[in-house]
Amino acid sequence: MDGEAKEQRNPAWWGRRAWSLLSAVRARAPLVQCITNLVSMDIAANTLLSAGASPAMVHSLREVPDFTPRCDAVYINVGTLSEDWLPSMRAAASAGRPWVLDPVAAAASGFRMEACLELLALRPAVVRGNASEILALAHRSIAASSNFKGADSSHESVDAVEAAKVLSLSSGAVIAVSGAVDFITNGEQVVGVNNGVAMMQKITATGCAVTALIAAFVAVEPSDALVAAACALAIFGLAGEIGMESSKGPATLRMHLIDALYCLDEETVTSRVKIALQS
Ligand SMILES: Nc1ncnc2c1ncn2[C@@H]1O[C@H](COP(=O)(O)OP(=O)(O)O)[C@@H](O)[C@H]1O
Ligand SMILES: Cc1ncsc1CCOP(=O)(O)O
Ligand SMILES: [Mg+2]
Repeated sequence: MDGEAKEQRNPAWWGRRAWSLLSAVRARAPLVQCITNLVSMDIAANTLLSAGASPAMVHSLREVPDFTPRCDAVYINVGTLSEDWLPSMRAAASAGRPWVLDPVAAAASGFRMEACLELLALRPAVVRGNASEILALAHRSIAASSNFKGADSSHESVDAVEAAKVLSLSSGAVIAVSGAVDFITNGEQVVGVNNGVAMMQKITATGCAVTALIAAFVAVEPSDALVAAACALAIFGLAGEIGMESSKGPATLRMHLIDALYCLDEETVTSRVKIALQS
């Protein structure tokens, strides 16, 4: 990116991009095939629907040749990985559609780490994980830290930014590290997203849901996965902020976040999305 283009990417530019991509999802209703974990299916499908996309949880290897080529994007999540599902994931990732990987608990086992690395070699457009997952993938290691928390992060997102840049350069994927600040990198630029509320960590599978949303945004902006991922994270975080205004805890936040996502309007998005180029 040259200096002039960088200059133009001010907060107002990002707000307009986020609104334009959400509007494109609403207008085009991209079909997103989801091969995702059993915990996340409901919230991921509802997140996609409330954003305007069409989710389809299609897992059978025998359906991939007919179904996947007709999808606008594919979302693959290893959260409840089993040997039965890995061939479907490989096939769907190889079907020529833009696709996004969520490496849930990448360090949980050698089997899971190997599966994540194998999938990474199939060129996802975006990998979105929490800081512990991105650090594990970048180091290709399941070495358990003393505070390993499985699907939850035991690191801050800022601690994984350098690892994310290295992983992006080695894999060719845009890497998104979620957390209090979401960081998205293509190995050179790093973009920070400051939307969201901490209570989102207390709802299971919010990470999975936002990765599904990233897939929908990649479907409408396949040529700029960095922008698509940053805007999806900001939109989801903003829905969390608005949802939190009427919530008492995780269960009501889950409901109000989905309602807020459905109701987002141009004024709210352009004035409240907080995305900035970090470097
Ligand atoms: N401390 C926080 N403050 C604001 N938003 C957060 C915070 N932690 C996580 N989020 C948001 O919650 C969503 C899920 O992120 P995260 O909890 O990191 O993923 P995972 O569920 O995969 O561990 C993301 O949209 C992220 O921006
Ligand atoms: C709890 C759990 N166990 C296996 S998958 C899963 C959901 C993880 O969701 P997220 O990565 O969004 O926290
Ligand atoms: Mg996760």
